[in-house]
Amino acid sequence: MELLDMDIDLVRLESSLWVGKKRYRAALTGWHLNWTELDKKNRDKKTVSVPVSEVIGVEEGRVQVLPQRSVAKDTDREFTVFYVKRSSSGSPYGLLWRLGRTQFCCPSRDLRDQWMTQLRIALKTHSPSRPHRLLVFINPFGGRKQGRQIYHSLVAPLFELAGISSHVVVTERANQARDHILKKDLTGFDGVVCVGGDGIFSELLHGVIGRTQQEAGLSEHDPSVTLQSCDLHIGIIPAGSTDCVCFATVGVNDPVTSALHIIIGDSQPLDVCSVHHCSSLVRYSVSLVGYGFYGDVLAESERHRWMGPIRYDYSGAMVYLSNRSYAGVIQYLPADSQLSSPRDNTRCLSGCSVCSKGTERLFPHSPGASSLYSSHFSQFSSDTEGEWVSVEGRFRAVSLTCMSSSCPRSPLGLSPSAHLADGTGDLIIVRDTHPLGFLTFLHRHTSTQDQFDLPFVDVHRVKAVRFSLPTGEEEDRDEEWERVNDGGMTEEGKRPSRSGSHKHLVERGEERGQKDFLCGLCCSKAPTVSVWNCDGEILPHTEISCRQEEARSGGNILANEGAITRVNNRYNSNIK
Ligand SMILES: Nc1ncnc2c1ncn2[C@@H]1O[C@H](COP(=O)(O)OP(=O)(O)OP(=O)(O)O)[C@@H](O)[C@H]1O
Ligand SMILES: CCCCCCCCCCCCC/C=C/[C@@H](O)[C@H](CO)NC(C)=O
Ligand SMILES: [Ca+2]
Repeated sequence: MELLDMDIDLVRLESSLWVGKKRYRAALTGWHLNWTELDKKNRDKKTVSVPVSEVIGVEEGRVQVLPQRSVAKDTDREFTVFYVKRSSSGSPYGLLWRLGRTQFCCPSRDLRDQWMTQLRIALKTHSPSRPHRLLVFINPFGGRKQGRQIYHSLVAPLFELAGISSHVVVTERANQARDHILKKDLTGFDGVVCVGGDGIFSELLHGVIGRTQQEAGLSEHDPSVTLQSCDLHIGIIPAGSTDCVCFATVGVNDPVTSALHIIIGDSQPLDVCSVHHCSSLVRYSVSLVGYGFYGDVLAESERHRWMGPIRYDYSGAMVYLSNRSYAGVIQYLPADSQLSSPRDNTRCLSGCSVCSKGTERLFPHSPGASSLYSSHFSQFSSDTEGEWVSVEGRFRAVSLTCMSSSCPRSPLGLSPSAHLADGTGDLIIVRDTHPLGFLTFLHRHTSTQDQFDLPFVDVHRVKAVRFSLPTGEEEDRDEEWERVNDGGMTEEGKRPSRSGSHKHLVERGEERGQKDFLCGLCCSKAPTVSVWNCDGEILPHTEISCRQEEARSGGNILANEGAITRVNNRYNSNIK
């Protein structure tokens, strides 16, 4: 093994080059490009070393790409190398990546050509997982409505520099991106990218999973089916309001950082939770399935979408002041507590040992990345996996999160020690309590204080959860609600979860006995049911069952091309 490494690392090219007025000895080995400043006596000074896997592109002449492309007069002897540069001023939760650029001057044109050729060969050889062709969906209405501008000014120039060709679709309606992935020819695309928030990411997720099952002739609704793994990666350029999936995987919400991760082919498998109602699939979730507070905040915030991202803060305050709790019955299937716990104070990072162990346990005999899902149904229903636990009562909030769900509002997330790809989720039960207690719980999301260290809060690592209304309060008339809402994912032009005026929501609520909730903020009558927030979309049912579909570490589906070890190591070192 050592011999092989040495062999690969043999110097391919070494020469004396100039950077500005300083002389350097530059060397290209198999894995690295190094340049060392030389003093007047030819002694080594400072060395810069860039892994070939992090070189973004090489151009002839003195070139600049961001903020605008410009080429200085080419002297025939110059070339520019672009690479990933970690910014020292990044956020405490992850490093910002910037486009590094060094302009080299060679003694001759021949040598310049040799450098260009060798660097391009090295890039091809050592970056097999880089995408070449991407399908990009821009939601022009996400977040502060900057999606188009963000893509064209910050991302497209980087893709072009890296030799990635992209086909861009600016969406004109909700679910267009999902339908495009489900129905159109995707031959030749190495990945799909969304420019927007968690909602458009969710469209891509549903498109990619749905398409793969269609092609395999499998029904997503059939609970006995083992879902097929997908070949397409999903990249996220954050331009939404919460951008929780991006933040939880990369550590920062920054379009340039994400574009660079996408270019170099980073990928992070994610756990996916499927939500069912009466044995039919309603939606998939990767971050939050939340009832009570988080459902109410989402429903309220949809009425104030015009406010932009601040709508969540406003609605959060309004819902908090309405002081609600809801009756329900929660059942959950605990995960193996020997492997990990939501209170073990660990942080899941790329290469996480808990996620790797989970993979070995779930897929003991299969080395490749051929199948993402295990036989989820047998896990879900098996008696040998453990006993279902039941909790009945009144709750402020019931939240199931597959990942930490960290975001700028809550930098450590709803469950700071949750894992990205371990096949489990964390169930957070906040029982009814006095307003000050609940405020303390909410406030702790914004700090490093432990939000689970409160007497009315329980957290469990789980594989499946069911929620029902207490006897006598079961939901009814779901068929009609489904007819209106297309079972959660809406048809063209119909967007009940995002577009509803209050009147609109109340009318829908009346159809399913949710009137109490939907007019709860402006009417005096206390609501009896909340709604479920599923990754930022309102679910059309109250009684649901959720189960983890186990993502496989090293698999290549459902991957935000994001988190990598170094970003995450930095993140780690900042956590007590
Ligand atoms: N052209 C469009 N017109 C209307 N809605 C759209 C369009 N394109 C996408 N959508 C929908 O808009 C919703 C919100 O988009 P997105 O998630 O990108 O932004 P956001 O809600 O501001 O951010 P976040 O989800 O991170 O809070 C998504 O559910 C998506 O399906
Ligand atoms: C009284 C003020 C209340 C302040 C509440 C602070 C707590 C913030 C916690 C935010 C967690 C967000 C979890 C992410 C969920 C996403 O899936 C979803 C879609 O983007 N976003 C939301 C806001 O539902
Ligand atoms: Ca998980």
